[in-house]
Amino acid sequence: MSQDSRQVPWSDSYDEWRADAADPAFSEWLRSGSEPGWTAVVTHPFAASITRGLTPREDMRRYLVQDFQFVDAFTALLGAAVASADSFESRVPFGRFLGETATTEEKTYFHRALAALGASEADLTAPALEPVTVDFRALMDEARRSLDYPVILAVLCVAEWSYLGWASLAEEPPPGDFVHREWVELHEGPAFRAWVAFLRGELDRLGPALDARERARVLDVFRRAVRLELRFFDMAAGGQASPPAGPDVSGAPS
Ligand SMILES: Cc1ncc(CN)c(N)n1
Repeated sequence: MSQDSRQVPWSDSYDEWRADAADPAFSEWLRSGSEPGWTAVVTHPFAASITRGLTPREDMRRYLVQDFQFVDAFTALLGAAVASADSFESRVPFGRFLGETATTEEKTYFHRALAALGASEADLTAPALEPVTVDFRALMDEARRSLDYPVILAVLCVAEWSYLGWASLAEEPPPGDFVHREWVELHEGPAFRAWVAFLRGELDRLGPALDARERARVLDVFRRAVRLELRFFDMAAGGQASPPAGPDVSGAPS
């Protein structure tokens, strides 16, 4: 995937930006307005180590224990997307993906992977939350409570599109250990690509009709989610923060 498919300078006016952009999609405006943080997420060394099957067991366990708590709030957010989408056709993919997340990721992968990594029952049910997990859950809860469909889409789109970004950089052969291999497979392949295309398509459909204030709100949420993805991988890698990702993704509400 090209990380920068347009050459024109980014502008905080979507209308100004799209007039010259090679890809004028609203989702591309959000993504490119979240650089350099976006690229730092999809090329993060922790994600790369998963694709190569090289993540130390302890790091993978810490990551998945925290991510299981992420997935809980994420699943609730999918429910809010079902509730807030503006048509039946749009609700259905959320319902389908919600079912898959609840039955595939939650029921099988996390339980098998965490058992293989020696996690305890308490790690699954009541772990101590890392600060970034608390903050990410808070953003998802804020979006869920807003029942503002474009805002909900912004958070879901960052989570899924950025994961497709790093997973699609995986090279052959796949990791031998299922803990690494299946985590890559869950975020790659035709079905996951179609899901990300749907999320982007919804933002692309709705974004142009939003007024400037609403677009700025969606952009702010998108950037905050990118910043949290970066912090999440930093946490997983043992707390080593990535170099500052620039003013675009400071995490501060703008
Ligand atoms: C932190 C995080 N971001 C995104 C994903 C992809 N569902 C995830 N599992 N965890």
